[in-house]
Amino acid sequence: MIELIDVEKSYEVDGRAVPALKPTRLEIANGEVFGIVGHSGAGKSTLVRLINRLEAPSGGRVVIDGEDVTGYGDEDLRAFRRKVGMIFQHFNLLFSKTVADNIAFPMKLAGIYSRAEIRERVDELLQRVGLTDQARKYPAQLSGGQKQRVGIARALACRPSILLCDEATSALDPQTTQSVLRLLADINRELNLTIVLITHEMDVVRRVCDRVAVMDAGEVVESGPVTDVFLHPQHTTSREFVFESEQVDEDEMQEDFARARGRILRLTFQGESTYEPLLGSVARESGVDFSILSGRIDRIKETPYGQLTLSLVGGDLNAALAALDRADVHVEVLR
Ligand SMILES: Nc1ncnc2c1ncn2[C@@H]1O[C@H](COP(=O)(O)OP(=O)(O)OP(=O)(O)O)[C@@H](O)[C@H]1O
Repeated sequence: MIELIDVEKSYEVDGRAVPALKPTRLEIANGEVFGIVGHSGAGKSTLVRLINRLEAPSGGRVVIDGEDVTGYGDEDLRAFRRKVGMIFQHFNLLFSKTVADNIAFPMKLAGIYSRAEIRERVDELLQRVGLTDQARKYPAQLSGGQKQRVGIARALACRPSILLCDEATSALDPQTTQSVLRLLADINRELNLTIVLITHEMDVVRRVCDRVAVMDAGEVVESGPVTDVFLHPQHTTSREFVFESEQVDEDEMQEDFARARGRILRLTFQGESTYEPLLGSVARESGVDFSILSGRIDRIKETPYGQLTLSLVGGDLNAALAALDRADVHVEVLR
């Protein structure tokens, strides 16, 4: 488990301590995919660099699997960092080395692996990320998605238990993003690797993360299971990220509401209820007429969900609400 206990960080700028991360408490369980979402400058990279101790905290403690790594000296840090792999937005590959040599690099640097061990591990990783055919190529000869696959293989070389991803898909097109996220999800499942993923896109969080922390101005303003934060965001910043990812224009939405008659409800379905033909029977039984103002069906990781905004007129509204409640539909009355 990763525990950040009242961890804070200030950077010294022109002789002054400028806070980048306010005291933060966070626990990330082994084997989960944890997203950290926030705008530029929110403190995401700082938080993640504190986990692998690329930065030393100004206060608080970083505890990994029960061990306090805050005060580690150089030698302990070197051993510890082998347990924490990292991938980056711009891949950070060595351009003068082949794909295979890039992957082998951290193992050679560690100085504790035999040549045969390195060769075997590199072959295994090339296969894992689907790049066996590209082993002798140089990074400049690869696509962005392939470069990130090399980055992932290199990060896994020393068999880490934690993988940190700093905007790992931000430089990739949507299709490549999807395939890299799928690879990360497979690796998480197969290796039970803990993944901490920084992003400024809620959509990335929705696809792969189990839990998420939303950051704003150096602090975590909301955190919890993605199903909660994504479907029922509480903080303004979280709401902005969700609206942005769903391409909802708040002004247009308010205009639609102004035109609609009656009560306005937002219904959220999760899991199998997403596919139930519920609305027709509720309308029939309660005599309520409804029109759909907006709606979508999608997935949060593997969980299907649906969200519908309806305006309702006539009939017995309370009976309709009771029927929706019985069917485990989450109802918010927006007007
Ligand atoms: N080495 C540093 N020296 C001084 N200030 C820094 C340093 N690194 C980060 N900061 C400042 O700390 C704050 C948080 O930066 P950080 O890089 O953690 O944010 P971020 O959310 O990761 O942003 P981005 O998405 O742009 O990388 C910013 O105001 C940034 O300017």
